[in-house]
Amino acid sequence: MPFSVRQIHTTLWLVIGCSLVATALTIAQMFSLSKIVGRVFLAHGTLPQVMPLLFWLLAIVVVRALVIWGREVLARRGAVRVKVDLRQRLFAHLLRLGPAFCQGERTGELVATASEGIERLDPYISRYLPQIYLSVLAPLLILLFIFPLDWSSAVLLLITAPIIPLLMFLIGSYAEQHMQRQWLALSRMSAHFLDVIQGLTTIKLFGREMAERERIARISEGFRTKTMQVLRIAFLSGGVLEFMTTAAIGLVAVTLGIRLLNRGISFEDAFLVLLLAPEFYRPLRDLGTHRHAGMEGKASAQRIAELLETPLPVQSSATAEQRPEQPLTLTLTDLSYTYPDATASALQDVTLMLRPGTCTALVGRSGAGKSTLVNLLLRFLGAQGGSISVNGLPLAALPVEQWREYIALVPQRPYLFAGSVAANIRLARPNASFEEIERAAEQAGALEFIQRLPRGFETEIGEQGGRLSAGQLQRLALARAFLKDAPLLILDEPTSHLDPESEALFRRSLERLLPGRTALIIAHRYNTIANADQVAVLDAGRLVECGSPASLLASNSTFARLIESQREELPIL
Ligand SMILES: Nc1ncnc2c1ncn2[C@@H]1O[C@H](COP(=O)(O)OP(=O)(O)OP(=O)(O)O)[C@@H](O)[C@H]1O
Repeated sequence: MPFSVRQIHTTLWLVIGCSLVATALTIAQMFSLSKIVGRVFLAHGTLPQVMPLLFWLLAIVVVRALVIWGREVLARRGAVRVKVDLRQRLFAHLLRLGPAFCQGERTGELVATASEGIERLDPYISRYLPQIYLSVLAPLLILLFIFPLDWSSAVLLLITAPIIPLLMFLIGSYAEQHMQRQWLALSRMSAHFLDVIQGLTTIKLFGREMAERERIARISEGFRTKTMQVLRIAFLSGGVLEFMTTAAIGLVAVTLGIRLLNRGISFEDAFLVLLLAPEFYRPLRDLGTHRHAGMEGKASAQRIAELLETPLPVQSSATAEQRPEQPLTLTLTDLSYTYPDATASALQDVTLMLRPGTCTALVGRSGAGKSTLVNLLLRFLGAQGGSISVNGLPLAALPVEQWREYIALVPQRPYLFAGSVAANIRLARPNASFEEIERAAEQAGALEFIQRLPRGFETEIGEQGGRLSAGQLQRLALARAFLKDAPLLILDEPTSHLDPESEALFRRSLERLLPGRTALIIAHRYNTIANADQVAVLDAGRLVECGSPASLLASNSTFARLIESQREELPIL
């Protein structure tokens, strides 16, 4: 496993250490007990005679209880620490993988892995892993004690012991496949629930409730069947294990009884061996008990490791010797990108220049490659062919985080997190003062509506800004861009969901933001395109035209035909 290895090792060895001390104390406890029973029943000892032994026994019981308590505390603390660390690493890695990866995955499956999957590691780390070692070390310790006492019983224990792990291995390898399937079914079910919740409006509008209910029932039934299969195997292995250990202890007891009758062993020794026999098998039995939870944890650990090992699209290890000065000139040369598993290139040999103080409109039909180009600029994807340079410096040489400081992004649907309006704007610059946030809101034309909210800037807004209109959301996104004051501005058709009035308001604010910056706007509407300095037209991943809106419209260009087809579809344009 590539994660938290040091913490897992520390927890593991502490728990193993405590458990071995507890085993040694168990031996001492059984030893005292056999002595007391021998003295009372065979030597007819009185209470004062056995009193010191009784005190010893009491002391051992108390110390053993304390050691076991300490072991539990250490195990739980260790597991919690690993879980917290792992959750942070997973979250950080998903952040580095970026939206291009997360959108490709099913969000529900990722959520299930990051929550339930990590929780399942708790019994795996705190119980199952130490138990693997203990199932060998603890019986060996007991055996070392029994050997000088009664070697024939020790040999008997030694011969019967391997049968239990052998059986467990045989049942376990069969169970493991079922566990993997059960985990997959659970992840699918979570992913489906999330899909349904996110698409509730669509489902209701198309009257698909019944069909969805049946689908969920089908998926849940699949999960139930797989869980029952796993439980059946777990019960079967538990039963077999119980039977085998009872039979083995019975065998030791019978041989001891026969030898006791033949005076081949003293009562105290025979009694002590009999007391220790269940303790000898206990670690192996415990391994069987924890195996179910352990395998569940192993299945999740494999998925978590897979996610953590997913290579980053853009390595951020680059160290820049020079930082580009503002303003920025971006040069895209023969830029190409093909998605994994895709047959055609999403972008091919795109050469384009974005100059400071100008606005470039990126135009093209759906699937032409606009978002891919933006993702390459944002470095959520790494170019496979060609290059991007900033003021002559190769973009790849700049650390990703440093490069993103140069960019302000206004997406089509800005994401607002649960929190206050001020906190949502401050996201663009965490150390901004309240006055700066207020000024950014004013520049973005958002101040008026924010002041009308019940608690102004302190008003809590729901996830995705549920309580705000599309126009208000866009103005908050613009306020973030004003606050960030970045030299490169990327907008993804910011006015596509706005009514004409909100669009006009947004456009006026945007005009205040553009001067002096290098801007790229993914544009569908003619109104947005008409104000751009240059239009870059993409078609099936290739840059087919580039020029001013007026010159492209005047010629018989793809752009002119695109705009014409829009006019037919949308008479408003
Ligand atoms: N994660 C992905 N995996 C595989 N193929 C993808 C992925 N994302 C996009 N594509 C494909 O790459 C091509 C370009 O997609 P892209 O999203 O860049 O187009 P677009 O012009 O932004 O489209 P739209 O205007 O609909 O957003 C399309 O053929 C699309 O199907």
